[in-house]
Amino acid sequence: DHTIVRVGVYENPPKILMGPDGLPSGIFGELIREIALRENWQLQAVSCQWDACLSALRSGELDLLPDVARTEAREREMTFHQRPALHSWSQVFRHQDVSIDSVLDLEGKRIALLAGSVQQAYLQQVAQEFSLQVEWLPVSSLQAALEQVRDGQADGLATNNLFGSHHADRYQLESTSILFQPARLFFAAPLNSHHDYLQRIDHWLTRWSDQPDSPYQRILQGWQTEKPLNTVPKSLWIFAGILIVLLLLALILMKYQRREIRFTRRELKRSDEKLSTILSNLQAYVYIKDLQHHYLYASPKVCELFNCSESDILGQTDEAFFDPDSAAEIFRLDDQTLLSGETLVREEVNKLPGEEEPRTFLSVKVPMRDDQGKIYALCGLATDITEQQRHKKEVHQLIFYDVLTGLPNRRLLLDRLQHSLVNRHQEIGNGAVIMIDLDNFRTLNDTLGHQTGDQLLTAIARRLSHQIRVSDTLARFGGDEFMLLLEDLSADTSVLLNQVEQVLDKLIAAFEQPFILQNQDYVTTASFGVALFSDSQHSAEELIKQAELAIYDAKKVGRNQVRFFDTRMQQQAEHRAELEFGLRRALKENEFILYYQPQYHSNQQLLGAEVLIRWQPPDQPLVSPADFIPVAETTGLIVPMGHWILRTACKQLVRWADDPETAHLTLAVNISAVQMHHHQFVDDVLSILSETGAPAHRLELELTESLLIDNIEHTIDKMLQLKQHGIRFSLDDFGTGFSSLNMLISLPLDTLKVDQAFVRDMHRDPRDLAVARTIIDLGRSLSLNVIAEGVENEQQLKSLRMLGCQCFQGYFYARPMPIDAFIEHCQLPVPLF
Ligand SMILES: Nc1nc2c(ncn2[C@@H]2O[C@@H]3COP(=O)(O)O[C@H]4[C@@H](O)[C@H](n5cnc6c(=O)[nH]c(N)nc65)O[C@@H]4COP(=O)(O)O[C@H]3[C@H]2O)c(=O)[nH]1
Repeated sequence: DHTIVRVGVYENPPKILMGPDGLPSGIFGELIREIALRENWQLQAVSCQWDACLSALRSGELDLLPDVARTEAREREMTFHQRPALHSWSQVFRHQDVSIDSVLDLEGKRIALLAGSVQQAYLQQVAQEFSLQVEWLPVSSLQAALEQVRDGQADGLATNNLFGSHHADRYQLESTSILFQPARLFFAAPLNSHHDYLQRIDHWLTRWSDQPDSPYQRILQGWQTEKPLNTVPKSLWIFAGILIVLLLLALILMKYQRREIRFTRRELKRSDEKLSTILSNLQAYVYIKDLQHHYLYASPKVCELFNCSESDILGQTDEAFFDPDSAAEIFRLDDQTLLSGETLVREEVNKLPGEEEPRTFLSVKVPMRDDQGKIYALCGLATDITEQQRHKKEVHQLIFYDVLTGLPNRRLLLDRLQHSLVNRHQEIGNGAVIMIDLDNFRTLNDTLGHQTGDQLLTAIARRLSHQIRVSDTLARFGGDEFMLLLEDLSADTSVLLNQVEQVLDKLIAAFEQPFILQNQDYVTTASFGVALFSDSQHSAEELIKQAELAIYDAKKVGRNQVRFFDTRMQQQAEHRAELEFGLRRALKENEFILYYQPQYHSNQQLLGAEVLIRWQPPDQPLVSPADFIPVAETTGLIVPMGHWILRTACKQLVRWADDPETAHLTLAVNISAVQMHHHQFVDDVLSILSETGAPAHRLELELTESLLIDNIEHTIDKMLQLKQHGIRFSLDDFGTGFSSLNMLISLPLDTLKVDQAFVRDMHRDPRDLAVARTIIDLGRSLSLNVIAEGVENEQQLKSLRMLGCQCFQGYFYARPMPIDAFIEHCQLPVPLF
């Protein structure tokens, strides 16, 4: 009648182990045996691993399990007695070759512990809180844990202090300061059962605990624990307390430091990422080189430029990547930076092997210094500005150069001229501008087309460029005008003139050889207007204007002329400018008047009149056309003015057409060369005719000989178009110019006019008489009407009549007069001849 008590035994010496007799041994084992003896229990030792022991207890397969720490969780699963059988704490033991001093040293360590033990739960939580990466090695028995440490598979183990100390020597273990979970150890029974066993255990423990020679004390001493272990020594609690506080403080500090480190690391990582994002997106090349010019760093852009990886670049010098000249230059500039210790900003032009064109880099080189200020490397930042440079060049070219000829344009020449004028100095520093204007260029353009015109301009630009010094500037000013700036000429006027003349000779000579246009020789000439710096204290614009005035003067005389500017020209120019201003106003304000000068036939018939324009500025005397027509022609104002004259004359013809008395009258209208050459001339005349409804056959257009010189074919074409509508043509001042008989014959004329210059002196100068006779004969033989103008006296009239001239105009009959006077004049009897 023994009570059989099944006791779970697992290997955890010295607390519990299986005795050689198959009964529990160790502190708990012997204790229960002493109690069993007194309570008449028959112990049945059930060997199990710790986990299995717990499960067996829970399921009731065991009645008692020794060495169980009492926790809240366990109290819900099993039942305990009241007085602790043993006090113990957990501790981490390390292999003697491994360094573990604090919890933080567990990072990266392999720690063996009993699977499902309180140590495992506690340490894993601590590791998690401190974000420690610990490799836990759960084992089924503490023996296995010891073996793992011994065999080097684990760095340490966590167990109770008794077990660890017990095996320390044999397994080369050292205790660490990681002490935790002081525990009170009990016998546990399945939940809510065996209260009687537990109560008896409490009974004996209470009895024996205070007796120095009680079985309990003997057992403890027997297992070589120097101090009784039924209570934790006070000093241990204090020590453990201090240790825990210190540990906590250390942990807090460590945790804080770890957070700091983590934060710093994160920040570093972030800024590293930022930097690499910046560097990979930066359009600049960033590099670092050591003092021997070896690459220490190359940004992704540099790798792209060299077409290789960073590892291929590091350690190399520029010789590996640039052509030899470029590499040498880079070396020189790098050296300069390293030696001077100063930041260097330069535009570098470097060539990469295999590339045709060099690249331009805006390069910044900065010496890098260590803490002592010693230069140890060079950091470079280079931006490829090749494209920008090209654009800049293109824009510069567009702004300052003529697209067609590639010569500098007006703006650049003015710029250089201004510069030159500012920088004039004593010995040399004088200069000249020579304006070059092609003769008859418009004719070429009209006849052979603009493309051919462009070819000629290009060829001339090329030829002239060969005649000048490098320091001179030849510019195209627009159209067919070129301007040559000569600088650094002599301050001595006569030497200066000599120098300019030499240049002029060369320029004129450049036009002597024909140009080849459309496979044909083409000879052209130019007029030259020269303005000297020495003549002028004025601005660049004024100097240019002087050259223009000079050329204007040259053109007036004819082609192929050279004129130097003088002050008389200036005055004329100012006068002309005033006139131009006045004429513009006159056009707007209707200040022009038409005068009519009668023309008669020798059969006493009034033929009509020549219309002559007058300008009546307000409160000023009438201005003669001789004064303002040339200005109107050069300014182009003659075109709108000509429209007004033609329209007024046509309206007059319409008025006369209704009256049989006047219906036969014709009106001769002067047409200037500028009008005639205007591309809209024919259309304009025809539209005025249709707009006014004037009878075209009563209108005679008077052309001058000079008008015919330029582009005769074109003129003839226009005349023929107008003649188709009945308009008649007369040639004024024939014989004064250069027109040949050939030309005269080819013109579709109706009337020849004997110029008043011949009429004036024909009775005094036999040469004038001869010319008058020739013109009259010519007219007759070509079946043209001939009219003599400027007839002032009877003597002239008689002579002209004798030569066969039948029509007359001149002061002898009537001066030009306003329309009212003319109408009155028409009523008068026709004078006798
Ligand atoms: N000494 C002298 N002179 C006489 C005599 N009979 C007429 N005259 C003048 O001789 C000029 C004849 O005109 P022109 O040769 O076509 O020369 C004209 C013509 O070339 C131009 N002109 C005049 N009116 C016009 C016009 O409406 N259109 C154009 N394009 N030119 C005009 O101005 C020039 C001068 O015109 P005006 O001063 O009106 O001068 C006129 C006229 O007044 C005379 O017996 N003795």
